[in-house]
Amino acid sequence: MSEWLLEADDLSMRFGGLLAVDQVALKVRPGEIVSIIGPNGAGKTTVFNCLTGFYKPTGGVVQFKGKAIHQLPGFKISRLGLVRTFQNVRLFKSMTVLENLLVAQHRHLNTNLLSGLFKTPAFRRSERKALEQSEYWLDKVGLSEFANREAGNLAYGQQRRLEIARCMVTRPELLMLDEPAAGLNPNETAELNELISDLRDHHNVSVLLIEHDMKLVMEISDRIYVINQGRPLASGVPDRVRSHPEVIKAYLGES
Ligand SMILES: Nc1ncnc2c1ncn2[C@@H]1O[C@H](COP(=O)(O)OP(=O)(O)OP(=O)(O)O)[C@@H](O)[C@H]1O
Repeated sequence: MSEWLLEADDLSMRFGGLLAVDQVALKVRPGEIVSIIGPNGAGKTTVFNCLTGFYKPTGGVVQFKGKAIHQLPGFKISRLGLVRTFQNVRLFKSMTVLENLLVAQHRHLNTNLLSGLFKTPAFRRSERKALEQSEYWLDKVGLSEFANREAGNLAYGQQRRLEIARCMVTRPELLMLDEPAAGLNPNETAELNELISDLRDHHNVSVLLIEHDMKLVMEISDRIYVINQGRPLASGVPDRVRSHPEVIKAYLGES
C-alpha cells in the first residue's frame, strides 16, 4: 500500500490554446496539512478541479488511496472520502444551517422509498445519527446557536465555517479548502488555523489547501507546493519554500 493518501503525477489541463496546468506533481500523506500557493491565475483552482472530478485532466494520473480517480465524476470521488470547499461560498442559502448539514449526509441515511415512507426503525436510527453528527459539528465550528437560521443570513466568516462543517459531516479522509481565509479578519483567520489543526489532530483528516494568506500557510503547513504559470516551481517544508529564490521572485516578493 502506498504511503500517500493522494498522489497526482504529470497533471495537465489544457483549455484550447491555454495550458493552465502543466505537469504538476503533488502528494499528500495521511495526517498532513499541505498547501498550494502561487500568484493569481497560476492554476491552483484548476488543479483542485482536476483532483476532485470537476474537470477531467487532459493529462496525468491522480490516485486516492491507491485508486485511480482522474476519470471519475465528482460525486464518486467525494464518496471515496475526498471532499472540498469552493473559493466562493456555496451553501444552500435559503435552507437553515442545520438543514445544510443534514442534506450533506443524505447518502449516509438508510433511505429507500419504503423505509422513508414507513419511517422504519433503521431509517429513524440513521436520521437520529445524522442529527447527532450535525449537532456535533455545529458545536465544533461555533454555530450551534444559529442552527435554525437561514444559511444565507449568516455572517461571511460563519458561512465559511459552515462549509467546513458540511464537509466534515460526510467523514472525509481528505479535506480540500480553496482559499478558506479569503475575506476573514485576522481573528477569524487565527480561529481557522486552530480549527484546521484540530481537524487534522483529532478527526483523522488530511488537509490540502489553496491559500494566499502567507502567515496562515507558513504556520499551518507541513509542506507547500508552489505553482507558477501552471508549472511546479518549488516544494518542501515552509522554511525551504520561504527562502527559495525563485519563489521570492515569483510570488512572495510581489506582496
Ligand atoms: N474553464 C476554464 N476555461 C478556460 N480557461 C480557464 C478555465 N478555468 C481556468 N482557466 C484559466 O486557467 C488559468 C488558471 O486559473 P486558476 O483559476 O486555476 O488560477 P488560480 O491560481 O486558482 O488563481 P487565483 O489565485 O486568482 O484564484 C487562468 O488563466 C484562467 O483564466
